[in-house]
Formats: sequence, C-alpha cells, structure tokens
Amino acid sequence: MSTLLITATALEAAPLKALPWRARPFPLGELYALPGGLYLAHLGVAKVNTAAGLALALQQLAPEAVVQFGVGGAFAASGLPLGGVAVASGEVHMDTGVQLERGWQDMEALGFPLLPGPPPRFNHFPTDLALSAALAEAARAPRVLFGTSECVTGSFGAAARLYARFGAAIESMEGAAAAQVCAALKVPFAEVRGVSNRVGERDKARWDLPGAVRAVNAALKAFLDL
Ligand SMILES: O=C(O)c1cccc(C(=O)CC[C@H]2O[C@@H](n3cnc4c(=O)[nH]cnc43)[C@H](O)[C@@H]2O)c1
Repeated sequence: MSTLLITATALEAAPLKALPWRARPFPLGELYALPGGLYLAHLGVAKVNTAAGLALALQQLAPEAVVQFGVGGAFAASGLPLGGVAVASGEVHMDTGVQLERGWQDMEALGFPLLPGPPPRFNHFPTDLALSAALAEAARAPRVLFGTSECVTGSFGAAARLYARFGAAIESMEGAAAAQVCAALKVPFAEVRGVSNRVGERDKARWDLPGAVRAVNAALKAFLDL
C-alpha cells in the first residue's frame, strides 16, 4: 500500500531519517521517498501549512493512505504520560468558530459546515477505522479523540476549560487540518502522536520532546515494519 507520512517539522521525524530516503522536488516543505511507495513530507507547523502541503502532495503522489505523526500535548485528565503514544479516534477543530462575550460557539452554531458532505462536517472529522486500529495495535497505543488548536493552549485553566468542552486527550496544531483534507479528498487517514508535554505547560524544562519523538517514531516503525 503506498503511504504518505506527514509531520510538521523535520525534528519530529529525525529517527526515521536514518532510512535511505531520496529527496523529491516539492514547493511547500520537504518531500522524500523510499522505493516501494513510502513517502515522507515535512509540511510546516499549524493548519494552513498542513492543508496546503497535504493537498499538493496528494495530487502529486496519489497515496492510498496518509499517516500523520509527531508530538503533542496531553490534557492532564487524559491520564496519558509524557513519552506515551496515542492514536486518534477522530479529530476536532477546537478554535474554529465564534468567540462571543458569553462564550465560544462552534461552526454548527455559526451554520457553516467546513465540509458540505453529506454528512456535513462542522468541527469534527473522522479518522479511518481500519488504518487507525492497525496503527494502534502495532503501537500498543490507545485510540482517543485528538483536538487541534491554531492558538496553542498556554495555561492549565484554559486547558481544563477546553477539556470540559471537547474531551480531547491530545492537542496539536495540525491534526484536524489533515483529517479535513483527507475527508474532502476521500483518502484514508490516521494520526499518531507522542506526548511531549501537558497541555498548558509553559515551562519547557517540564517537556520531553526527545522522549516523545523517540516513542512516536518507534510506534511508526512497528506499524510499517521498518
Ligand atoms: O514554544 C511553544 O510554546 C511551543 C508550543 C507548542 C509546540 C512547540 C514545539 O516546539 C513543537 C511543535 C509541534 O508540537 C505540537 N505540539 C506539542 N505540544 C503541543 C501543545 O501542547 N499544544 C499544541 N501543539 C503542540 C504542535 O503540533 C507543533 O507542530 C512549542
């Protein structure tokens, strides 16, 4: 099966880079290929870079599946430890909507689906069940809801409010954008992340980026049999 792996940054894929990748010309980010139909792209941080780069890569490569991987914050109530790994059961845009004086409302309240459907998709986007189940089994990781914030959550109070609203276990800056593009173009999509920090933690000394990168790359290698 031809598979496109996507990350935001080269750092998140550093352990995989030991493989003999060949660079491909690509105007938005970096693109690499291995013989046999495995591709790796670094598309940049946050939703616009992800959506633009992924749409272009899908048109260029027509892969049969997309797997997004990287690091992410875990909400305290999720119970996921630093250096742990989780697979997305679905994705939700956590800050696309309207901020009113009386609180935040989602795209359904605004009346604009992000994808017309059917079914219309407002803030939530699916991941592919079979692909995600295989990834979770190989990674020995739980499948939990992931959420995406364009604006990183920077306090524990804000993190608790976001958890109460969505119940997502992991926060990233890219996941829902990739899930939305794959839903629009009908490409099976899965996502796996290593936990680098608690959502809301601003003290970088309390993050474990290297541990999260190691863990998610090991999970991906197990899934791809590399
Ligand atoms: O310095 C910061 O405030 C900062 C905030 C988030 C991420 C970073 C990174 O260095 C990694 C970039 C990458 O990490 C994902 N990520 C990791 N933790 C979180 C989080 O708590 N909330 C949202 N995103 C997170 C994100 O997908 C970035 O692409 C530095």
